[in-house]
Amino acid sequence: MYTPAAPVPVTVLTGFLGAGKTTLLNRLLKDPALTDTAVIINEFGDVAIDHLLVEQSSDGVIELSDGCLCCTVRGELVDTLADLADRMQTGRIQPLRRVIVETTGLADPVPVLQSIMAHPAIVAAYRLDGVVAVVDAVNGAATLDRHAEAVKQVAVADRIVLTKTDLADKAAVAELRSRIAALNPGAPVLGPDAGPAALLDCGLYDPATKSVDVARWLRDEALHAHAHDHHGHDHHHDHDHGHRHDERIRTVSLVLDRPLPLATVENFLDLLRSTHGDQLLRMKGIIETVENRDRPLVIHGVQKVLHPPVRLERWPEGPRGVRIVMITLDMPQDYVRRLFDAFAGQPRIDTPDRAALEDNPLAIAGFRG
Ligand SMILES: Nc1nc2c(ncn2[C@@H]2O[C@H](COP(=O)(O)OP(=O)(O)OP(=O)(O)O)[C@@H](O)[C@H]2O)c(=O)[nH]1
Repeated sequence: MYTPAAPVPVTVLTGFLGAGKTTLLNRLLKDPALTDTAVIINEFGDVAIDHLLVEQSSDGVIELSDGCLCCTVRGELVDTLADLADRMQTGRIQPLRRVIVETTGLADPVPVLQSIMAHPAIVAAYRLDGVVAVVDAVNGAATLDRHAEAVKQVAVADRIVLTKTDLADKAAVAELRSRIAALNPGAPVLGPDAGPAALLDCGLYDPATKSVDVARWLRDEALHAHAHDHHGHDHHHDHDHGHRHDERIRTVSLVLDRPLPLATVENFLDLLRSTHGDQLLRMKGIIETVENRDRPLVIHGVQKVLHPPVRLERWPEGPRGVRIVMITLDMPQDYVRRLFDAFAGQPRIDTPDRAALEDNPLAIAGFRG
C-alpha cells in the first residue's frame, strides 16, 4: 500500500437529494485551490447522469455506479481509493492534493466515513478532512422531518452550506438555522457562496467532537461491518438492507434513444408534478429535444419544485437521447414508467395514448426560456 509523505485529505460532500451538492462542487472545482483534486461520485439509480453534470475534465471524475447504500458502495469506494493510491505510487497519475467524495442524496454518510477512517487499506494513504453537508433552505425542514438520513447528514457535518436562501422565506431560514444548530452545534452554517477556504481543511475528522448520537452511529457501523466480515458475505449478496434503505423510496430510470419534442417533455413533467408532486423526491435528466438536438436540456426537480431547465452548450461524451432519473417516495410501482412510455409514444396495451394525456393546460414556468 502506497503511503505518501502526507495522507491525502478526503472531503465528503453530503446533503439530501437536490440540495445543491453538484452546484457547489462545480463552483469549488473552478478554484485554483482545487487543482489536482479527484472527485468520486456515488450515483443512485442505474442510469449515470451525475458525472455528466460535473463540469470538469472527465479524467478527474470517478463514478461509483451502483446506488446500494450499504456494503456495495462502501466496497467500491474502498477499491476506488485504494486504486487511486496505487496509481499515485506507480506514477500513473500525479499525486493528488485532495479527494472529494460526493455521496448520493439518500445516503447515510456514516458507512462512508467509517470506511475512510477505519479501513486498513485506506487509512495509510488518506485522511478524512471533513464532511460538508448541503442543506436546501426551501425543502430542508420538511426533509429533516421525513428522512433520518438527512438528519444524519447534518449531524455528522463539519461545515454546513445552506443553499437556495434566495428562494426561501427569511423567517423559515432563521428557523432552519436554529434547527441545524440544535442538531450540530459545532458546525458553522455558511451561505451558498462559501469558498474553499471556509469549507476545506477542517482538520482530521474527530467523532469525539460531534454529538453523542454521531459517536453512537459510528460505533453501530463498526459492529455492522464486523458482522459482515464474520459471516463472510461478499458485496453483492442480497441480505437484509431494510435497516438502511427506506423501502418506500424507489428509483426510476427513463431512457429513450431518440429525441422528444419539448412540448412532450414539458407535458409529461407537468402532469407528473401536478398529480404526484409530493411523491417526487428528486428528478434529474438530460434530454435531447427535437427543436435543438445539439444542445441538451438539463432538468432538475426537487420535491414540488422544478428548477428552470438549462441548455448545455454541447453534449458531453456518451449517448444522446433522453435520460431521466427519478427518485420517488410511495409512488405506485411502474406509474412513472408507464406515463413516460405513453408520452414517448410507446404505450403499453392498457395505457392511454399521448394525445389524451397531453390535454393538459398547465405550463411549467421557465420551461421555454
Ligand atoms: N436558486 C437556487 N438554486 C440552487 C441553489 N443551489 C442549487 N440550486 C439548484 O438546485 C438544483 C439541484 O442542484 P444540484 O446541485 O444538482 O443538487 P444535488 O444535491 O447535486 O442533487 P442530487 O445529486 O440529486 O442529490 C439545480 O437546479 C440547481 O441549479 C441556490 O443556492 N439557489
